[in-house]
Amino acid sequence: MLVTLEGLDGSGKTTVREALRERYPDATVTREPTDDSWYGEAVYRSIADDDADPLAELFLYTADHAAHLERVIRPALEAGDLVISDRYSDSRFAYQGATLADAPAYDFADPIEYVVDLHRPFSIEPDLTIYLDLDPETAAERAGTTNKFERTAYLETVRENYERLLERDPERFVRVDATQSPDTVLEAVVDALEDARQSDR
Ligand SMILES: Nc1ncnc2c1ncn2[C@@H]1O[C@H](COP(=O)(O)OP(=O)(O)O)[C@@H](O)[C@H]1O
Ligand SMILES: Cc1cn([C@H]2C[C@H](O)[C@@H](COP(=O)(O)OP(=O)(O)O)O2)c(=O)[nH]c1=O
Repeated sequence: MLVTLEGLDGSGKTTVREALRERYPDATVTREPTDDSWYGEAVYRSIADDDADPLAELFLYTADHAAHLERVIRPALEAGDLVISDRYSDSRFAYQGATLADAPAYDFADPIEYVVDLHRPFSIEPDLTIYLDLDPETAAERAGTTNKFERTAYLETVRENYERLLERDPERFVRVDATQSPDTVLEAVVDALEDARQSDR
């Protein structure tokens, strides 16, 4: 079973991921961007470049995803593992959906649909996606961003995009209020995961 964690930067994904790693020691716990491949390194180089081309950046993230699927996710699913990924395709739909909408050089009628279509032929849909829902201001504060104002405005758009994704796929998503204490957030995440496991059996 494939479970993904999504949400804005600072929404608590790393905290939840590390707690789940302890709770499910046999699970394959992974993340995107990957932190153990040159594809992931290429993504981080692009993130560090303020002038990175948004379309090129989409393809870097997507290349990292393709390699991640083949190298980590597919083999673990085939072995029957519970796979938990901190960020996955929805991050591209929401974040690159936002950067491409704001890129004057490009003329995408609907950037989210474009990114969704790009994934369709090769990606694997998660069985469950947990969305850690947090307002952009708190998220930017928690993430300790340097340019908070700019970041908050961008995260507003990313959040709207996540809302669209939840609307189009209500069965797959479970929303968790990420303003709650870390323990309460974790409890809600584990409940959602256990429910999904029950119906997977
Ligand atoms: N439920 C929570 N309430 C308050 N602070 C939190 C909560 N979850 C995480 N944090 C803190 O917020 C910051 C960002 O959390 P983190 O798990 O790294 O988020 P992400 O991986 O989504 O960026 C960290 O300092 C973390 O300790
Ligand atoms: C996986 C992915 C991440 N990102 C962005 C979200 C983050 O701003 C940045 C790095 O991700 P990450 O290291 O997960 O950041 P955080 O732990 O703060 O949430 O990359 C995308 O824009 N698209 C993607 O497909």
